[in-house]
Amino acid sequence: MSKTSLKHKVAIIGSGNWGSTIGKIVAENAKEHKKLFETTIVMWAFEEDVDVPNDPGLWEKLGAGPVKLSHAINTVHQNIKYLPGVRLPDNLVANSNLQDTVKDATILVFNLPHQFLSMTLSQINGYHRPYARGISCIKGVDVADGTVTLYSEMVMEKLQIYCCALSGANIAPEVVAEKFCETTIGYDSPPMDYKERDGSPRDNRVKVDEQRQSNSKPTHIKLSPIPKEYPPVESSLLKTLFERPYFQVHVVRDVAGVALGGALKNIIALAAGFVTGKKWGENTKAAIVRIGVLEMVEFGRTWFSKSVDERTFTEESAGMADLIASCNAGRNYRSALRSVEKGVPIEEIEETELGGQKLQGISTARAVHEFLSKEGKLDKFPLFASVYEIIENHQSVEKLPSLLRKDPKAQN
Ligand SMILES: NC(=O)c1ccc[n+]([C@@H]2O[C@H](COP(=O)([O-])OP(=O)(O)OC[C@H]3O[C@@H](n4cnc5c(N)ncnc54)[C@H](O)[C@@H]3O)[C@@H](O)[C@H]2O)c1
Ligand SMILES: O=P(O)(O)OC[C@H](O)CO
Repeated sequence: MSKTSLKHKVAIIGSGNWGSTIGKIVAENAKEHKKLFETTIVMWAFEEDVDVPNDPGLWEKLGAGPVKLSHAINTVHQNIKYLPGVRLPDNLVANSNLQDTVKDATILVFNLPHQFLSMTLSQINGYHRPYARGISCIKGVDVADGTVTLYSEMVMEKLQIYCCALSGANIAPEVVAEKFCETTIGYDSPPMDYKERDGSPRDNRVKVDEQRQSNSKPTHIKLSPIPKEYPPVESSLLKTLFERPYFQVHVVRDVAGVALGGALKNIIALAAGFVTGKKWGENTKAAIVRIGVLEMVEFGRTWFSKSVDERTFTEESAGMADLIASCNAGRNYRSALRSVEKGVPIEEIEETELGGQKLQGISTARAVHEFLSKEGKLDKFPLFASVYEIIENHQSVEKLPSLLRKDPKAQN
């Protein structure tokens, strides 16, 4: 391997519950792999005034009144709003200036609630390095003009950089407590950066929509090669950046499967929360999980058949394992359960009980419903359709079993 003289500078875009957890992981690895990565990891924090928890140690350093989130992170090395009680590494530095955070970065880790990505990318565009590479840890899908877009694709389209995906059974508080778990990286960049950089012609275009069945979107982006002074960005480098003894990384080529698994399981987790809230027991929840995984597979098979590997849904952490974790302990599950117990809309639980954290299942259920409706395929996805009907208050949770029965006559 040729010698490289520059190190990658990694920036984390987002500093919520998962953003801060991934920031910790990446900062730990940057410290251990000094030849590959700059030690300081900058994490963009959407600036807000946050209350200081009732803790004499924190009050001594921050005062008792509200403080800026980025100031708190950099002063006490703790995200006191989104990941309270966890000591973050000293080399993880919060920056409230988005353009400043990305300007020198060669690897951009996107980790914020999906509803904020599009706006955030618009603010980044033009300030990032054209040869930067992205990885999306975001769970959700976007639907606009009748087309479903993965967030890794949205990054590619808006910033004209390659972007892969990371997803798995990764409930942040458990990961940050360093309990053993696994994750999946979907990475399929063409081997362009280092193989043919001696000037010989090569096709370094990536087809944004090559993962889909139909070509309804603009097709190509032209990737800028990473200067040869940097270590090559390839799957082994990404594994080094994210793998910890407590966080095992498996890399596959199926970006769409990884991204879809993370998005669609949030709809299924809402249904699992509804049935637990009703105290219908484990058999019912198992039925929800079984039907849910089949709908995930069908979704991938129908609209992303050129790249989805169905084994991602059944064998990878980004598939079945994430579904199990999310349907037992995720925020979507817990909030749906609470909404049934309290008899209030799930948004009210999000607003009052999540301390500013955001649910991804509600907007994903709406986006997927819009897409299925436009495709005329709602009948093929009864679970996804039913969750939408329940959160929109068109159906009650009591109706869920009848909505899922195969015999249409039994649905009244
Ligand atoms: N938390 C988990 O256990 C977990 C695990 C795996 C994956 N994920 C996924 O990671 C992604 C990020 O989730 P999270 O848990 O870090 O977020 P979160 O639920 O903690 O949401 C809070 C974040 O939203 C940001 N925010 C609020 N308003 C904003 C605005 N107007 N613009 C930009 N940012 C704004 C806050 O600054 C904060 O960083 C999601 O897609 C989620 O599904 C979460
Ligand atoms: O808390 P949730 O429901 O957003 O799920 C968290 C993670 O995605 C679980 O892997």
